[in-house]
Amino acid sequence: MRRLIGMTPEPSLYDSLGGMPALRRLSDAFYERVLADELLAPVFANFSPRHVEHVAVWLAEVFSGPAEFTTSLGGHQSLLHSHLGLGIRDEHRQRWLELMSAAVDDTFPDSPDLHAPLMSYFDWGTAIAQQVSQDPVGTDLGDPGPTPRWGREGLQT
Ligand code: HEM
Repeated sequence: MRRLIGMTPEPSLYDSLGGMPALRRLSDAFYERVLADELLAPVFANFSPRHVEHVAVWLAEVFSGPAEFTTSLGGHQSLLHSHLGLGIRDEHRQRWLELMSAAVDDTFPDSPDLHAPLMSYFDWGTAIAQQVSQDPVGTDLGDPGPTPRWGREGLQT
């Protein structure tokens, strides 16, 4: 449910963060750390620079910006398929979250109030990525439904 300030709906996380340029900065800051990390770098052995942009586009949609990941990049099902076969372990997920938390702090130093809603999304999303990653490449995941939307109060229906 949307909380109202007076008569004005609270802006989306996408708008509060600063839109695509800000999400690109976050994605950049995060992957710079990932590729320098001895635990995670091998998991991202097939990393391509497009990955940085695709993650920014995905996050934009999740945080109620443009739905471009759905219209141009294969949507929710494609996102899940990208994680098949990766065999993500607890320690990978934990490190992923640590590096993202540092990237969020660096990218949004003036918005400490946004740290908790962002990290609660990443906590939720990494658990799904880890679960899916145990299935082999090519697994039929069925229809996962639309791209999830995340706001200050968590998962939105
Ligand atoms: C909220 C959590 C996550 C989000 C939003 C996310 C987002 C994405 C996206 C959008 C892609 C597709 C990139 C493309 O099309 O080029 C992707 C691929 C991938 N993700 Fe994630 N991911 C999450 C969690 C994780 C975790 C926990 C790991 C491992 C520790 C991981 C490892 C990977 C790898 C290895 C790929 C393929 C990279 C490549 O070959 O370029 N992801 N992820």
